[in-house]
Amino acid sequence: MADSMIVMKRVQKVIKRQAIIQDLHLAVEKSQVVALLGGNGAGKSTILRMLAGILHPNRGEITIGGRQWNMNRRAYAEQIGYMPDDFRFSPGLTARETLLFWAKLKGLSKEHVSEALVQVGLEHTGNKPVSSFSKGMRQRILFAQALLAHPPVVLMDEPTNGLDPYWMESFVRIVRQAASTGQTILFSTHQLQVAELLADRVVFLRNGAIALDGSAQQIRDMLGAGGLQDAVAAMYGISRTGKKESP
Ligand SMILES: Nc1ncnc2c1ncn2[C@@H]1O[C@H](COP(=O)(O)OP(=O)(O)OP(=O)(O)O)[C@@H](O)[C@H]1O
Repeated sequence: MADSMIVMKRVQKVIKRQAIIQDLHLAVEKSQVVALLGGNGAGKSTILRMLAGILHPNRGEITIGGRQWNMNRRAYAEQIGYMPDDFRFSPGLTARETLLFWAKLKGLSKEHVSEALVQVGLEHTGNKPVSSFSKGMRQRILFAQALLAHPPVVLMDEPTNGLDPYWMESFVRIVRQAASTGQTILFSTHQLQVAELLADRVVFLRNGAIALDGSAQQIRDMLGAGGLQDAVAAMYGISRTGKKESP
């Protein structure tokens, strides 16, 4: 655990007097691709926001690449690319201008922006205002932004929301490529097939605590089910028809 890329130890987060995250321990190794799963309100975004340094735990310790946010915020933040689940874009800016703004904040050149636009297939639409973009196209700008500086750790909150099947496939390819070059990836999703396809490891949250943790195969073996979908249904006591089974 000491050498893990991401370490959360005994982390607790209280919001409006409610313990949203409770005594959480999570360690993610370098180059691992980890999917965070769990129902609405399970705490996925809260965990990602704490790791990104946007929220701070009430208790416990968070370390990324051996660094802590409160010791050196800049050094901590430089290791992270963060894709939020929702973002209010500046309506007047084009996709390229939006990325140039982020690139400037990160001390990167225009070439990085051009590369990123190609990577997410927006090279021909980069000069159009973001306000004219679909949900999926906006997601691709946010994805490009998270990858801009080739950060060691990439945190993504529901990154595949709104992606069409072609871009879903490209997303999987880009993330795999990032992991193969040593980047560590943690993302939340409600799409079990994306987790199954992409993640080395799947972490299920329930009420702000880890309910299940393992590879998709380990989870299938453990719950004796055919696919992750069945395994989750078994964990939550839901029948294949989607109805809750009697206890
Ligand atoms: N600013 C806030 N004020 C009050 N409650 C909050 C706030 N932020 C988060 N919460 C609560 O914390 C819990 C966890 O929220 P979080 O957004 O982390 O869940 P999630 O797993 O990402 O959910 P979803 O799948 O719906 O996006 C929820 O009960 C939510 O209502």
